[in-house]
Amino acid sequence: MAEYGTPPEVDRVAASRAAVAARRARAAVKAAISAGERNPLDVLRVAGEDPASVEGGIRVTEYLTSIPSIGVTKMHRFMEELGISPAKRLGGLGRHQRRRLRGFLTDRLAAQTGRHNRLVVLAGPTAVGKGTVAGHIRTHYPDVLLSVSATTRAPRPGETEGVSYYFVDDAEFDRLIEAGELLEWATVHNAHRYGTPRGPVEEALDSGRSVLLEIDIQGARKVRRAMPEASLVFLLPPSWEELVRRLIGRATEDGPEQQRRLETAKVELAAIDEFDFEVVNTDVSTAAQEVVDLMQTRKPKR
Ligand SMILES: Nc1ncnc2c1ncn2[C@@H]1O[C@H](COP(=O)(O)OP(=O)(O)OP(=O)(O)O)[C@@H](O)[C@H]1O
Ligand SMILES: Nc1nc2c(ncn2[C@@H]2O[C@H](COP(=O)(O)O)[C@@H](O)[C@H]2O)c(=O)[nH]1
Repeated sequence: MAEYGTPPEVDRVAASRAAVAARRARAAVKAAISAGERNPLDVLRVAGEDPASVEGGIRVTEYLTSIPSIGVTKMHRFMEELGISPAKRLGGLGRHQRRRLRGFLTDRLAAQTGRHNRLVVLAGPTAVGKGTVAGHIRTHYPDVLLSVSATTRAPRPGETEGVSYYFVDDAEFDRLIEAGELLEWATVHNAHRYGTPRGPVEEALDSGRSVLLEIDIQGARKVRRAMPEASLVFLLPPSWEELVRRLIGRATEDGPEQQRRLETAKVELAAIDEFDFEVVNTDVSTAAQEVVDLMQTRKPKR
């Protein structure tokens, strides 16, 4: 029996219909961005997750000009500043290009709307109360994503996997580093490794949610390099004596470890000038409120 394949002209018609449908779908997304019905950061997130999606097929040039207040001249300037070729589609952006574009738009949109949903890093010396303040924010401000870190240290009594930390062994931590799955990582107090999983942070920021990282000072510096749009908040104790009281009162470290942490704390306190904001943790709920308020505050130019 003869084989009957689809005639080439039928293939061509189907392909051209599909191309028309894809063009219309892309035009609809662009129109929704211009009308303010779709958040441009959300479109960028979808394109990153699925480069073959309608969003992924939109050219970066068209994407930018569909954002109100970005005309053709500005668009060309931004493309040059961001180092993105005009031929690129959203789905074809590399990780660094997407991150630069997202950071740029986050700041621009925040400046226009007055809303500064952003990445806030909370750091400060040992026992100042970072974990306590961050825990208060998790409970009382559910709109803010509190990033859950991975660590090689063992769980303490009362700590829960996936809530306090992701407790992993050295081999798994090495794998996370190799796979580029950590936004930053550091060996803290010369003991264990801690790192911020990149995926949940980027997803939350792309969908317009504010994110809080409670990490050490080395990590804060690394976040500043990776995401310059982040605000760095330094949590201070009311006094050195109170810091020592909190560390000893917590009773989670033995004497030598307490001593080691206090030595590190002196070095860490000297890093305060590298931070955008300072919050004194005298009262937990007041300090938490101040940190959340900073998510809506334009950070000072450095
Ligand atoms: N405002 C506050 N007033 C009094 N005690 C506080 C206050 N904030 C935190 N504490 C207490 O201080 C101790 C240290 O707090 P916490 O463990 O949150 O510090 P940390 O900065 O996360 O420490 P580390 O970096 O070592 O993990 C805890 O016992 C906590 O209950
Ligand atoms: N650089 C990072 N530091 C982190 C991260 N998660 C927590 N930390 C810091 O580690 C110390 C010790 O924490 P503990 O729970 O063992 O007392 C503390 O200063 C945290 O801020 C992270 O992902 N990256």
